[in-house]
Amino acid sequence: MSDDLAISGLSKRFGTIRVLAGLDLTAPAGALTALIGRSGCGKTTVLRLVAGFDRPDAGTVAVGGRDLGPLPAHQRRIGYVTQHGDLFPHLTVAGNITFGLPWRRRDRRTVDDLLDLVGLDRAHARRFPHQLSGGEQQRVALARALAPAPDLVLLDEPFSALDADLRAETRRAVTSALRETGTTTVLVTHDQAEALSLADRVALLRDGRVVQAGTPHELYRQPADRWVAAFVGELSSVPALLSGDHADSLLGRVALPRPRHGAGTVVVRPEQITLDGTVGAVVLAVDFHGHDGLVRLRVDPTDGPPFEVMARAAGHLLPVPGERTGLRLSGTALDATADDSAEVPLTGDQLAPSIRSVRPVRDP
Ligand SMILES: Nc1ncnc2c1ncn2[C@@H]1O[C@H](COP(=O)(O)OP(=O)(O)OP(=O)(O)O)[C@@H](O)[C@H]1O
Repeated sequence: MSDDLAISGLSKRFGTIRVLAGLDLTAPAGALTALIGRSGCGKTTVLRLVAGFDRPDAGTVAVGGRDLGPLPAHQRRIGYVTQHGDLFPHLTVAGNITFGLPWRRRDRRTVDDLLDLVGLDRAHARRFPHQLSGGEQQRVALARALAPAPDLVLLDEPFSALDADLRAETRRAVTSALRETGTTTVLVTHDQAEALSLADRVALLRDGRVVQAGTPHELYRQPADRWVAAFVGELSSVPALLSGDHADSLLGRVALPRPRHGAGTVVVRPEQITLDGTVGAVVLAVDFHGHDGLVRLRVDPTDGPPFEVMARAAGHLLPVPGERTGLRLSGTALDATADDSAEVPLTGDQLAPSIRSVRPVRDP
């Protein structure tokens, strides 16, 4: 089992651009932490500062309590895998894997063990990088990174250059090798779904800092704010009457994460809106993903303005644009906002007329 990574107050400017502004992040020992954020927010910069390829303007990086600041990159005991693997083209797989090892460890057994670990046939040892698929090259790159038993592995978008088939298979092989060795890992990815499905913890960068770090479930279901909520998934806002621990929306009742009162809106995920309800809506567009799909719908309440929502449905049950369907909302809202956001409970006449009676539109 390797050690934890602790980053504290990390700051970095490139000319006039301030990329990191006192970033704090802990990556627990033996776990896979995904670093996500908008393009250009500084994810790769964090990895490069941790690896020692660049110097921070301020802040500290420690692994297992050991301050890496004074150490050059080659003494940090960190493995780094890039988007394209960057294998040495003139060396065989065996040569690549054992490149950074002392001579006494550059043997057949070491190579075989590492190929086994990343799920590659031992016969690949004699091949050159151009004789491997992109996914195989990434596995060799990981084997090379793991060969010296580093304290920490940094993965910078290692799957993004692979096509869908190879990506799934390579992800499985790479994460299983990392788990088997118990290596502390930080994965940079621009793919939120990849982060949520692979990582033990996810850290989201914004404005040079970590805006939220937690389990994938925490980021998805208990986002720190509306921006985080929208970054890790789709959202829908539904008009509702907020009544303490629950809200009666036009599509049905939901629980509230924090007590709220008054007329307002609840914010929910698309999978909380199912197409098996009684509230009439018109399908505007369908985004087909194979196994499931996102459906954009318009609801026309009898006593309020129309509004749009997103629902998720199984791929084989998707409606077509123009179709009428019935909606139902359930579960717990991510968030709720009262129109008058003062936290004074509102009752009766104080409520907006459009919501005073929460009357869903039913199809005849
Ligand atoms: N060596 C450099 N010199 C000048 N600017 C740089 C340098 N390296 C990075 N930057 C800038 O710093 C910002 C952050 O870059 P970085 O590559 O860390 O972002 P990122 O989140 O990894 O982006 P992406 O998701 O697009 O790969 C960008 O605006 C980039 O142009």
